[in-house]
Amino acid sequence: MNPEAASDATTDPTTDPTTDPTTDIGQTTPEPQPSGEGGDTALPPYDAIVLLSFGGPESPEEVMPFLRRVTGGRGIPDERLEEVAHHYMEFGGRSPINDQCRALQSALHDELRRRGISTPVLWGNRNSEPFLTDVLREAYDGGMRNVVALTTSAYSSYSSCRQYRENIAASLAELAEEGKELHVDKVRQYATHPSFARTNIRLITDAVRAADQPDDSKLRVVFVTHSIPEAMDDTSGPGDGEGNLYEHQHDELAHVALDEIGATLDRDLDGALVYCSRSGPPSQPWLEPDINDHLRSLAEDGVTDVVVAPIGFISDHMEVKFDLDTEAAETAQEVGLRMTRVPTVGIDLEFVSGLVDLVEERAAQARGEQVTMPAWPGEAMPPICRPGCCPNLRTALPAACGSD
Ligand SMILES: CC1=C(CCC(=O)O)c2cc3nc(cc4[nH]c(cc5[nH]c(cc1n2)c(C)c5CCC(=O)O)c(CCC(=O)O)c4C)C(CCC(=O)O)=C3C
Ligand SMILES: [Fe+2]
Repeated sequence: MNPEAASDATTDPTTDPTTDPTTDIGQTTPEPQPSGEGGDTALPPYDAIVLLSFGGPESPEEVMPFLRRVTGGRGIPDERLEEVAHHYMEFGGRSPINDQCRALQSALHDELRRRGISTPVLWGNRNSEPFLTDVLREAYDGGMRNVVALTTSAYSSYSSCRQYRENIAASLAELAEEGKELHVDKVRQYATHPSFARTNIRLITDAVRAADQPDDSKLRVVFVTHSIPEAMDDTSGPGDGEGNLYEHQHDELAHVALDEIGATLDRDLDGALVYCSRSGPPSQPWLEPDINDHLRSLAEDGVTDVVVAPIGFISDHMEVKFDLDTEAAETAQEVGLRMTRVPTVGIDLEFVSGLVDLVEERAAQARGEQVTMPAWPGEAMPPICRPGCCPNLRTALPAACGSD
């Protein structure tokens, strides 16, 4: 059987009873498995899992080369680059993102071993060492031929999905020129996987409780994510839909989060989805409102407490440390708002366990097995991206892990 054709045969998530979202909220500790430590089961057909991330500088000398690599040919104004370089310099030239990837790599390793699976977890980046190409070359030299990639971006858009698929295709092409042929599959985008929603909702619920503002009209939940150009959002999604999937996935998560938190705490909470980290020329429209503008208008409306939930990010990297914990926190203080920042899902056990479920799901699909794809809120994203989804609006480049 052709495993690629079979792996598209998945259960319709809209009619599948296993997508029922209403159970298990707050369950954080996975059931202990009899297999315990060690692990002697493989994860066929895969020889390795590669955690694929954005990358970041680890010293002041690495900051400018990193930024040039990120923005190469993308029309980001020099002033914006200088400004972002300053953000990194304020943190000693070291982004926290690589350490967070090391921690996630290790947490994934632990969860796999707990399930008795011995498959190694590698880690490679798009914009800094360890570069994906080098990691895949090392994997090949170590005898590995079939790898599954798991990215650190949950949502659907060019920047958070297809661009990684282009990176994989470029690495595979480079290695093929060296005579090293590998196959790479990718775990589906997981913004709509229940473990991602449930972990976020539990963390936000805890933060609302801790904010200790019993007056519903004085507290707001501020959901925040990375802004992207409107044109990128307009074209985000599988290509057969209406676009705007990036914004829509965030909106849906924000809505179910408000409902669930309200039900858990018996409150009637209000909130909004806002954006941070805009770049690009001012003439180009990006998703709005900016979090800082939003905080100012909340203060004018008599709100006293904000719970800032960074649902767009999976770890406390620079966008969170600078744009939220530094800049937005300053704005909040300036306008007299008490601000609580919710932790990102990071290496929370429930989240990590969900990622390993997704890796196991992808392996089963690659073996041609029928699997259900749990999804909440919304629909499961396809494990093999469809032609033209989340397009590159600049240059058409080859992308791996798709049917195009
Ligand atoms: C959707 C999205 C995510 C996904 C959310 C996620 O995966 O978490 C993400 C993640 C990240 N973005 C990051 C850093 C940067 N992003 C930039 C620029 C841009 N991001 C964009 C979008 C996204 N970016 C876009 C449309 C641009 C414009 C230029 C372009 O089209 O490429 C620039 C250039 C300077 C600037 O203009 O800011 C930098 C330095 C880091 C590393 C942080 C660290 O070092 O800790 C991470 C994880
Ligand atoms: Fe970014």
